[in-house]
Amino acid sequence: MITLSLQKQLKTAAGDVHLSLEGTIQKQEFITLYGKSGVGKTTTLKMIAGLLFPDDGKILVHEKLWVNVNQKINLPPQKRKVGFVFQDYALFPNMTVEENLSFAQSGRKEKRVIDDLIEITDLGNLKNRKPNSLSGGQQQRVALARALVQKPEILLLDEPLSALDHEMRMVLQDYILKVHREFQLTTFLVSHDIPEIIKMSDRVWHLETGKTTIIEDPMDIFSEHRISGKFQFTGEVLELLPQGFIYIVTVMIGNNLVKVMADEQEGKQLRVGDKVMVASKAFNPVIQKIS
Ligand SMILES: Nc1ncnc2c1ncn2[C@@H]1O[C@H](COP(=O)(O)OP(=O)(O)OP(=O)(O)O)[C@@H](O)[C@H]1O
Repeated sequence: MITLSLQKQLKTAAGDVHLSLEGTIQKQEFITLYGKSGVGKTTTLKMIAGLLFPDDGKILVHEKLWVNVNQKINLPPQKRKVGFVFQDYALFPNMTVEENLSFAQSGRKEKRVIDDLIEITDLGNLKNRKPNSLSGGQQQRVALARALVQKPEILLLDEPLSALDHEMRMVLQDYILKVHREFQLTTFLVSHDIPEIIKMSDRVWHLETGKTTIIEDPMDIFSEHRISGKFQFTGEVLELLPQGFIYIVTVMIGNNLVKVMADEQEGKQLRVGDKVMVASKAFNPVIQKIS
């Protein structure tokens, strides 16, 4: 279990902003930090990684105190079992993929760890290539593998997918979920992308100036985007496409094909040919089987 209680005064262009964060995270949870630009998402990750010290508060990780401002406890970054992936891949251009991973291993080099990571992130065919000859998605896979070289318990992902196109993004999301589960990580992701948040997260931390709301069900992140003007149509399910934890449901409404996102539970109850009602408040479509 991880307990965070963090206070930090942020110096922003618009003046001082108080960042206040309280919460308890279970081991192996996937948490997304969501909120407006400048609210302090990156700053929060940096405080967890030990790259920034809070003004007040504590970080307790599996009963070990990493930070206690009152007691002047501040575990150095290299002693925190944390892996970090940023938006820019920050790979060494003069080293091959394999050398980039090996370089990140401090102390005794364990080739098996590198080989396992290359395998799990499907980098076998690319291991002798230099980063500049790889696509953005491939480079980000290397950055992900590199973040795991030191066998972290916590993975911090600061908008790692925002430079990638939609298709590549979906592929990388699956790699992240794969390593999250396989290495039993507790993961913090910064993301602005609502479908991504719903697909990836167990819980969402919505950071707002002066407070943080913990959203238990990532589907609820839609509620603040609802606008009035509800509509309802009936139609027939033509296709059900599982995408991680959600389903993309193609529905024929009149002569139009409409794609609607359903959560895993809703998706599992639907079959091709089912008559359904699609109701929506604009950004929050709801799909219901008509019996
Ligand atoms: N060490 C620091 N001390 C005080 N303020 C800081 C410090 N580092 C960054 N800030 C300020 O805190 C604010 C929040 O920055 P941060 O990068 O955490 O926001 P963010 O929520 O990640 O934004 P974005 O979504 O745009 O990346 C910025 O205005 C930044 O200038």
